[in-house]
Amino acid sequence: MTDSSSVPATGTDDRDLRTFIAGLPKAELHVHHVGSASPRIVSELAARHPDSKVPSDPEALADFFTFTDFAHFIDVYLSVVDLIRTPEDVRLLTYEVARDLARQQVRYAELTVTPFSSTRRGIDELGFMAAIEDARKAAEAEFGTVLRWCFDIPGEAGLESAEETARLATDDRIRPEGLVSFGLGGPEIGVPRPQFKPYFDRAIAAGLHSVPHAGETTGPQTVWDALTELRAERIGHGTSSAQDPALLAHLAERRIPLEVCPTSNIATRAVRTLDEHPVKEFVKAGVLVTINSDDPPMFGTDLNNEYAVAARLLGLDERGLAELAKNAVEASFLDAAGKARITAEIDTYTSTWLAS
Ligand SMILES: Nc1ncnc2c1ncn2[C@@H]1O[C@H](CCC(=O)c2cccc(C(=O)O)c2)[C@@H](O)[C@H]1O
Ligand SMILES: [Zn+2]
Repeated sequence: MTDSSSVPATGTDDRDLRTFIAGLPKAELHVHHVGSASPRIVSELAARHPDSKVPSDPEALADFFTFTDFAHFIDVYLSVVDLIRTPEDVRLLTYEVARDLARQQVRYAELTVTPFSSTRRGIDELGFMAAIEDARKAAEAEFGTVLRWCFDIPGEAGLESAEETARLATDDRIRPEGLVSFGLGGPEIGVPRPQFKPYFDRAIAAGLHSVPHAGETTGPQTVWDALTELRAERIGHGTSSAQDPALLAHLAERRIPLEVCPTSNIATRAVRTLDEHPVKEFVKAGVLVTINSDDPPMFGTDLNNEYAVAARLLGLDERGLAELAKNAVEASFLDAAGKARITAEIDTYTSTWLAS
C-alpha cells in the first residue's frame, strides 16, 4: 500500500492547503466502483465469504493491498470483485462509495463500473442495474452527490466481454438511467485498442461518451489508438503521452482531458516515484489535467490526498487547486446547468477562503 499522506505541499503550510482541499467542492471522473470499496466494506464482505482469499482483518487487508506490479494489482482487484455476489452487496457497496465521496465534498462523480465482471459471476443483470440505480438516487437525495456511470470493458477478458458490455450499455431495456460513458480497463499489454472499435462505435451511436484507459502501462501509441480508433473524448491516465511531444500538442490543441491518477501510477508501478510523474509535463504542454484517485482504498489514498499530491508536484496554491477542480467540472459529462452550479460553488468557496 502506498502511503503518500506525508506529502509536503508548496510554500503554503500543507495543513492549511489540506484544510482548503477538504472543503473544496470537487468532481471526480476516474474512480472505479469496486476499486473504491472502503476497507470497512471489503472487510464486511470478506467476513460474509470466508472462502475468499481477501482478509477480513483491516490490518491484514492493508498488506493485501500492496502490489508488486500491475498484474498483481489486477489479481487483487478481481479477488475483491469475487466478494460482490448479490444485488444487495452491489447496493451497499455503491451507497458507501457515494458516502465516502460526499465526505470529500465531491459534488459529482463518474464511477467506472464493470458489469461484465459481476454478471459473469452470476449476478442477475437487471438486479445489478437496479442496485446501482437505487444507490445513485439515494446518494443524490441524502448526500447531494450526483453520480453517473461509465461501463467499461475488462479488455483482457476479450471480445466476449466487449460484446456483453456493449449489450448491457446499449439495450434500452437494461441500460441504467445514470449511464453516460463507455470505457476500457484492465491490462493494456497484449490488449491492443483497435479490436474494440466496433463496440465503441455501438456505444457512441447510443449516445455514450468514449473514455478508455490508455497509456497507463504501455506507450503513447495506445493513446493514439484510443483517440483515432475509439474516438476517446477523455483518456484514462495517458501517462506515457509525455514520451511523445506531438501527442501532447494534439491533446492540448484538441483540449482532450487526461484523467491523471498520481498515486495509482506509483502503486501499480506504472511510474517509479511521484517526483518522476509526468503531470508537470502535461501542464507545461497546456493539456487539460484532471486529478483523480482511481481505486483509492487499494492505493492508500483518497481524492483529497491526490489534490495535495498535485499541489506539491505542480506548486499550486488555493487558486491553482480551484482551477484543477474546475478542470474536472469542465471535462465532465454533467449538463451545463450542473457544471455552472458546481463551478460557482468552487469560486465562492475559494474567494471566501482567501478573504478569511
Ligand atoms: N488503474 C486501473 N487500470 C486499469 N483497470 C483498472 C484500474 N483500476 C481498476 N481497474 C479495473 O480493473 C478491472 C480489470 C478486470 C480484468 O482485467 C479482468 C481480466 C480477466 C477477466 C476479468 C473478469 O471479470 O472475469 C477481468 C477493469 O474492470 C477495470 O475497470
Ligand atoms: Zn482506472
